[in-house]
Amino acid sequence: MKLETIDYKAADSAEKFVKSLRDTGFGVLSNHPIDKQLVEDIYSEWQAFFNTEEKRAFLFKPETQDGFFPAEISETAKGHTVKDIKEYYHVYPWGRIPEQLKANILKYYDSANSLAAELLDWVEQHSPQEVKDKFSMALPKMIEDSHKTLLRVLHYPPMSGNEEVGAIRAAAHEDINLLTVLPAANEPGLQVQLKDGSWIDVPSDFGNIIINIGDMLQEASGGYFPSTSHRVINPEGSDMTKARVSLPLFLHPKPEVKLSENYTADSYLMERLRELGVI
Ligand SMILES: O=C(O)CCC(=O)C(=O)O
Ligand SMILES: [Fe+2]
Repeated sequence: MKLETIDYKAADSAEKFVKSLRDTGFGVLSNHPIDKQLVEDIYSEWQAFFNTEEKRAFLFKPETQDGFFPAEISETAKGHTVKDIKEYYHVYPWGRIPEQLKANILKYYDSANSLAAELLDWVEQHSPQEVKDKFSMALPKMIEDSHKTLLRVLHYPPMSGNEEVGAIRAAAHEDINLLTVLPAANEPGLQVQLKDGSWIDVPSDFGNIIINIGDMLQEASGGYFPSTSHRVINPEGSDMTKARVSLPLFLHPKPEVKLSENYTADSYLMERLRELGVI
């Protein structure tokens, strides 16, 4: 099995996209409205930023979670004991952003957020009535004017050869949020787990946009939409000397949005962050 790339502009794109999400938790779109040159510029200017010590002046604040997360403290995925080999920067429009990087990253944040609202509408339109009935409000409305939606700029450094045994760039995990929108990274490595437990590559052709379901949409849809495990594997051979930059936008509803009988978006997020030990 492989993930099919869907042409965003095709007449049946919405239907095909939602079927792919339902079957695999992932959907891959080509021919979409995100500006590829903008993404390329962001990859190179943030790569340069991660290569300087300036990043340390933007060390994240535990209370607000914006800023730079160095490799020494960056995530250990739920259920794992070895840290991922990555560092990253959390961008929120209200948060601290290095001045020279502001214009492009905020432009990207807005355009990815608009596309995401449209894709959430596709999901809603192609959900069976009994699933639609579970949503406490229209899905695009859940993220409208949300201050919680997070753009993470990830930097996976070249492999040094001294990595901890068993460490990979991003260990298998599920995303916490509603939906994640991710332009194909500048290097391959992203994989998704199928229902039979096997791992397949997510097509990483530059210019594709990759969308995946997070746990909040799984919760809100009563499990109809699966939040599937994914990971980023280490490069081999000559690719070991290459860094990888990627740019997931994690869509988070407004805190007060009711997700299910058991959770609001806020109570769900707090439970997960406590489990991860980051609050
Ligand atoms: O770097 C990638 O391609 C994916 C990153 C990811 O899955 C995450 O940060 O949740
Ligand atoms: Fe993820």
